[in-house]
Amino acid sequence: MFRSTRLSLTRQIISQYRIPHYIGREIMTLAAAGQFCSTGSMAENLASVKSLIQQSVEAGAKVLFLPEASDYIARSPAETVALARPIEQSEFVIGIQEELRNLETSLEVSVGIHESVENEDRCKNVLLWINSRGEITQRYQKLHLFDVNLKNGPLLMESRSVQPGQDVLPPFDSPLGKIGYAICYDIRFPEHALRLRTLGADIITYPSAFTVRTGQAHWELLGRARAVDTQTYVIMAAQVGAHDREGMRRSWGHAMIIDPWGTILAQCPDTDSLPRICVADIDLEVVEKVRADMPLWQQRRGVDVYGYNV
Ligand SMILES: O=C(O)CNC(=O)[C@H](CS)NC(=O)CCC(=O)C(=O)O
Repeated sequence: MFRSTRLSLTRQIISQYRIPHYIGREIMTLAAAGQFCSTGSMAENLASVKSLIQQSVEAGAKVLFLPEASDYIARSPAETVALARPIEQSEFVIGIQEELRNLETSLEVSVGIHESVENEDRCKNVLLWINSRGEITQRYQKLHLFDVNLKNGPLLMESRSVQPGQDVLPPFDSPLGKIGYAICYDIRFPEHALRLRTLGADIITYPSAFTVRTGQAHWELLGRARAVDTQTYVIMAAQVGAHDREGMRRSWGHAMIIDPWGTILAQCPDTDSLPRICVADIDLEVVEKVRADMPLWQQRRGVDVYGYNV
């Protein structure tokens, strides 16, 4: 197990070295994007996440990015709300916090979960940052909700179980660089990504549970487009496979890490639903170089043309 993780990591690193700007870089700062299949059981999902934490430590990653709704994926809006807990009482979150505290090396985790609200009939879809001491230091609430009804499916009405957020979370420091937070369907709203870049993001992350139908058509396209629009790294952790025994709900997978030029640096296969990571080096000199060569933020038009600045 350990050996094969190492081998595939070596292969990924070699393929990065074919890209000219990586040549000569010796100290790497690895990010891991996680992929697994959440079920309705928080205990099961915590076990999957512990495996991803272990894999990230073995790979030497500084940060592990986990998907949207890592705590559970339920079968109905009612069940989604019923399973939600206040963050401090979530066994799932507490389990991750304990795991990080007990590691010998330092790993930080970004994780998407549900959060209940007292006396409300809808929960929140949130993304947490948990540092290596197990402390929650950042929290973002999903702004755009997936209310979509496509002919031939899927039909999902996220706003039946979830309240939308109202604010952009300003990008924050991490061992990889400044991180901008967004969740899944937010990826379809480029103004959010542009705003995160204006506020200083080097990296934007989109933890997701993309549907198979829309993922096939748009997942890679949207990720690469946001990376190219914003000249940031884009890290997309992903749910994969069938979330219930009947296969009523399936996710697209293809967790990936994209560089600021739009190149896919690493990607998980969708051949099974096993907990997996893919890793890539986050090099802030690449961010600087791509922006210096093509200074989009000095060339942007704003309030004069569009009525607002991003
Ligand atoms: O339901 C939960 O518990 C977790 N949340 C999700 O899975 C959300 C809302 S249903 N999924 C998406 O946003 C998919 C977006 C997508 O597939 C697209 O933009 O094409």
